[in-house]
Amino acid sequence: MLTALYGGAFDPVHNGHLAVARAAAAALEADVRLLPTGDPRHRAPAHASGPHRVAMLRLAVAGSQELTVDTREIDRAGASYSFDTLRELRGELGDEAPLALIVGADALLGLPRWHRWRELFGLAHFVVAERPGVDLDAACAGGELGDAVRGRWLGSAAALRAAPGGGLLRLWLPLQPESSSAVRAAVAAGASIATAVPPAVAAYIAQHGLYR
Ligand SMILES: Nc1ncnc2c1ncn2[C@@H]1O[C@H](COP(=O)(O)OP(=O)(O)OP(=O)(O)O)[C@@H](O)[C@H]1O
Ligand SMILES: O=C(O)c1ccc[n+]([C@@H]2O[C@H](COP(=O)([O-])O)[C@@H](O)[C@H]2O)c1
Repeated sequence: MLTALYGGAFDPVHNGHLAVARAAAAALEADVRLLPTGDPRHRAPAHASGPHRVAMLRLAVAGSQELTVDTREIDRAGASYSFDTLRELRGELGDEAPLALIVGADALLGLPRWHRWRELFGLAHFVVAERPGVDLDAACAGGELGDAVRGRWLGSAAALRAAPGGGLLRLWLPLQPESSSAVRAAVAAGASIATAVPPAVAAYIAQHGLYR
């Protein structure tokens, strides 16, 4: 069984995240673990606390067989480096089990700034979802990222499952317009977020007065 980790701030989780996670679960026949960051060093701290973000994720995946929430980066002290998380998972799953990290195209573009980024290909595959405003092909055509990903693109989920890591796979789904920053801005402006997040998440945000 392929294990797929989908990391992010999830501040809050939105329908775009869920569409990507569900598409990955279906296309890869994988268990997808949504992994909220605890202490990210690459961006400002999240607006909502770890426990609030975990609670919203749990509401969002309630009733789903294939999506779960992995709180290890919230529970762990210190920086939330993907390298450490993937190495820990590798220790749990063994060297041969296929393991993938799901990222949006904007996150893949920032990969050369990640901690020990070149070593990540030795630990897992990358599964990449397109995102509005990001030209993935252009970004992967040259530079450090282009050099690193050249020759790694795989054509199928079966090819991904056949190796423990080191490949990249494009995840095909319609472009998802949502972003957490737009959700936060809408809440702060008193606008509706009903089309951007699941009803239970919207209710949680209102009940706890988040993002005002
Ligand atoms: N609409 C989307 N389509 C595709 N990928 C997405 C989308 N929203 C988020 N992602 C991806 O999900 C992961 C986690 O994203 P994150 O939790 O930072 O959400 P965000 O919407 O980008 O937040 P913010 O607006 O605060 O930057 C990243 O890999 C990101 O690229
Ligand atoms: O390990 C790193 O240095 C690193 C740097 C940037 C992003 N990441 C991971 O990438 C995932 C998406 O993060 P973000 O902020 O780009 O949405 C999340 O799991 C982060 O922990 C990881």
